[in-house]
Formats: sequence, structure tokens, C-alpha cells
Amino acid sequence: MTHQGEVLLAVNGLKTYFHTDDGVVKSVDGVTFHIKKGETLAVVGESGSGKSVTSLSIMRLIPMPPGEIAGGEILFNSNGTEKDLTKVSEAEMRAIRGNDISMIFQEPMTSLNPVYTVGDQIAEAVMLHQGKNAKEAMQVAIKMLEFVGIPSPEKRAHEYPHQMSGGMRQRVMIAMALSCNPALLIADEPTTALDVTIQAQILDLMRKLQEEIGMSILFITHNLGVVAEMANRVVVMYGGRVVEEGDVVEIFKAPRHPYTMGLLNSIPRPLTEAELANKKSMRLEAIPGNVPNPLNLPPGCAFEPRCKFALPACRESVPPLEDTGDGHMARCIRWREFEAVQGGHAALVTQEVRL
Ligand SMILES: Nc1ncnc2c1ncn2[C@@H]1O[C@H](COP(=O)(O)OP(=O)(O)OP(=O)(O)O)[C@@H](O)[C@H]1O
Repeated sequence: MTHQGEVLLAVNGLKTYFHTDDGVVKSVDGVTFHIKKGETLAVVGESGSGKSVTSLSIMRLIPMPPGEIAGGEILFNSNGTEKDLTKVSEAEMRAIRGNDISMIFQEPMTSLNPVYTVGDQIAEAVMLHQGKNAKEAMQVAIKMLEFVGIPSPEKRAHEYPHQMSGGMRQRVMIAMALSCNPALLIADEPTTALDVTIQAQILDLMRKLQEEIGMSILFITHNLGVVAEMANRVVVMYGGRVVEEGDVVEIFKAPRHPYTMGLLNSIPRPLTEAELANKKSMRLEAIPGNVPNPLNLPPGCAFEPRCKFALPACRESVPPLEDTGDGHMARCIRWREFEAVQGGHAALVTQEVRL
């Protein structure tokens, strides 16, 4: 695969397992991807596909036990020095977490402390990681609140999280995450809990801040609409494995994995004039079935039980992740056939591929 631009983070063959009473849950099973400097990589997949466990593994926030990094490496390029985050000491990891890699979550209240004002919380992070005194840190906090578009930042800095709306709290969390100028921001479903107009504002803000700061973003989402808005490249996960990876435009135009095709077909789109004239309503094609039980993954392709293109061979062994050209990768033995039905995802998924 060609890497244009410098690689900031390379996850190679990562395996994160949980040892439970019922057996070993292979939440992340041999995941490989990389993020270049300044780019946004989206990791997409249904609930349970292993997205959050992947991001928590990068942050080394997996509870151990029951969790375990059972294999692979997470190479992070910190100011020219490559470090394997699965191996660095806890003290070094704490320093990386505050300074080089920040994370924002779906629910700001899980990261914000209800008993401190938002200004104090950002200032605290700045003091801890940048060695500034309380007064200087509060100035940085106010500047950051302004930076993320909070009106009257001097006044709002003295408010508590509960005095703010969900959208404002999400802005505060972004301000806190960016206050130390991270090289990588991990955003785990940061807008899912917000209503759509606020969601659009937050996505817009993140894009703008990224342009100004030049950081890389790892954007975790189950929403391909958000992927199209935000990302340069996308990794599609299913059952703890990468099933497709590539440039966003390329994957939207010509997906090579039936799971990606199903996800794409579940995005609502405006009706065409002809459809409106025929009073046709939009029909979204849901992917039948559910994500597999991670304790009991099928021996072959994990998507096979839900796949309308499945062949007997798909049940035999896990298909390899193959390069389909231009760094686009797919884990499907039939990817070559899907090339023939290129031309937009909606057309693709409503056509049966003929052998
Ligand atoms: N502490 C844990 N103990 C046991 N299993 C776990 C633990 N944490 C996660 N898992 C399992 O790992 C799998 C992947 O979970 P993960 O949270 O990464 O999925 P996800 O794709 O992020 O889903 P969501 O969108 O719902 O967050 C799931 O089957 C989950 O049950």
C-alpha cells in the first residue's frame, strides 16, 4: 500500500481480547490501519463491531483484566520518535494521553466533572500538561472556549457543565481535548447524542479546527453520512476485523464488500423528481440479521450469515484482506465481481450480482 504523507499512527495486527466467564471475546482480532499527519480517518461499523475497543486500545484505556492486548503493535510517531503504545510505561502513556493524543466521547458528561466550572476543568488540564500557573492556565482556557465558538467565554468559563446545553458541553469537551495541541484527536461518536442541526455545527467546528491546528482525527462512527462529511479515508469494521478500507470517495462510488454496500444503502437520500412525481417513498434496505456473537464467530467470513452474495466457500475460512487497487482493501472473495456493477451504491445494492 502506498503511504503519501507521513504516518502518525500505525495499528498493526492489533488483537484485543476480553476473558469472560463465557469464554474469550475477540473484540478486535488482527486489525491493521494507519493515519497520516493531518488526515481524518473514519472507523465505521455497527454496534459491537469493535470500534470503541480499537480506540480505547490506542489510548491504553482497556480494563485489564478482563481485557488483554493479545497481539499486534500500535506505533505512534511522537515528534520524530516511533513508540509502540502497547509497550511504553504507564507514566509515559499518561504523558502521551494528555499531550499527544486526546479523546472526545459521545456523552460530554462522562468526561466533564459536574462539581467544577468548565473554565477550571480546562485550566486544570493545561496546568497538568503544560506546566502553566493557575492564572495563565485560565487565560488559555478562556481562549480555548472562544476558539470553539462559545459566546462570552470569560463569563461561560465560570459556569458548571449542567448550566450548558448539550451542544455547548460538546464544545467544552473539544476545547479541553484541544487545549494541549494534540497531534491526534480520537472522536468516538462525538455528535450522536445531539440533534441534527447542532450535530452539523459541531462537525463543522471540528473540520475548521482541524484546518487551523493540522491535527489528525480518528473518527469513530456508525453513520456513513458523517463519514462522507468528515473523513479522507474510511476503515469499515465487522466482527472485530477490518472488512474494507480505502479513500472515502472511492468506497462510496465502488464498495467491494457487501457489508459496506448494506451500510451505504441505509443512508437516507433525497428523492429524485421522478420518484416524487410517482409518489414513491424512500425505501431503505436494512441489513438483515444482527452482528454475530463475538464469542461464537462463524469460522469463515463473519458477515456470511447475513450476506446475499454468500457462496459455500465463504463458510470455509476467513477471507484475506486484499488490495483491490490504489490502496483500497476488501475482505471478500467476490470483490472482483462487484467491480462490474459500479456506478453508485444505491444502484449497486438493489442489483443482484450474477455469476
Ligand atoms: N469489558 C468488556 N468485557 C467483555 N466484552 C467487552 C468489553 N468491552 C467490550 N466488549 C465487547 O467487545 C465487542 C466490541 O465492542 P465495542 O464497544 O468496541 O463495539 P463498537 O463497535 O464500538 O460498538 P458501539 O458503537 O456500540 O460502541 C462487543 O461485543 C463488546 O461486547
